[in-house]
Amino acid sequence: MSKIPVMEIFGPTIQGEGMVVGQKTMFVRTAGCDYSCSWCDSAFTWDGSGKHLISQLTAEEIWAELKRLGGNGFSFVTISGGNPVLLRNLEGLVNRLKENNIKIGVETQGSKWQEWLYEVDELTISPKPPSSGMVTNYSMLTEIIEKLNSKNSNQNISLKIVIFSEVDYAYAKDIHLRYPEIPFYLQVGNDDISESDNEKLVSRLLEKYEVLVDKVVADEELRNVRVLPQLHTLIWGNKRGV
Ligand SMILES: C[S@@+](CC[C@H](N)C(=O)[O-])C[C@H]1O[C@@H](n2cnc3c(N)ncnc32)[C@H](O)[C@@H]1O
Ligand SMILES: Nc1nc2[nH]cc(C(=O)O)c2c(=O)[nH]1
Ligand code: SF4
Ligand SMILES: [Mg+2]
Repeated sequence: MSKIPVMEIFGPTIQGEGMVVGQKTMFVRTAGCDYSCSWCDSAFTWDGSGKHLISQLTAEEIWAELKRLGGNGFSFVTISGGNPVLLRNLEGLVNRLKENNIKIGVETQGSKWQEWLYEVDELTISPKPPSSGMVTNYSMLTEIIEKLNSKNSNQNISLKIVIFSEVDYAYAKDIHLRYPEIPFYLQVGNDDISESDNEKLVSRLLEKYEVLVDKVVADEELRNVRVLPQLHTLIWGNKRGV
């Protein structure tokens, strides 16, 4: 059976970000990314620093590890990375989860397509703003959204933009105006990803959250939008595997 490069499997925890924030979930974090965002909070998945942590696992082995960690206490699995959508063979894991009545969430930046995306229950697409140093491939992003929209299914999709600057805010607005029908989330950027003093980190992030909320509530062009912090960071700081 084909192998999937896995960085970490953890949970149960809560989904700390975006459209299903607060949802009890397990996480599978795959290794490897086609991007290298300047502020990536999971750079160990692609910058070589976590190389020794990568396991090549079959879908069956991932399912066994999820059951070992979570027992019968979960019904939702979130697949993140890195970019999990680099991996065609994640289809095997997706099918295994579906067979077991597990709902599936996926986090991706919208730079790649795989057929198994049709099977994801809650898909968060997070295009990257200018501060990341990455350049958005709008034709790919549009293709992904159009493909998913054209299949009528019970799937939910959303767009989530992380904000670090004014330029990012303008980018986010442009994305929302391009795809006005897609539920839209703004997320506070964490630019202190190596801070270990949680009190300091949390008070800074809450300040940034307030600034972003103030901006959005005063903005007539952003109406049907949601503004969120990374809830897991407010609870656990920059800790990994939570
Ligand atoms: C680590 S990424 C992995 C999935 C995929 N590569 C992506 O970027 O969507 C998971 C989520 O964390 C967000 N993220 C990464 N670094 C962040 C940071 N420093 N502050 C806030 N959100 C961040 C990303 O935008 C994405 O929505
Ligand atoms: N609790 C928790 N929620 C998350 N939402 C997105 C995450 C990610 O790194 O993709 C993440 C994560 O790492 N932990
Ligand atoms: S796309 Fe996601 S995982 Fe890849 S570098 Fe950017 S934030 Fe990190
Ligand atoms: Mg994260």
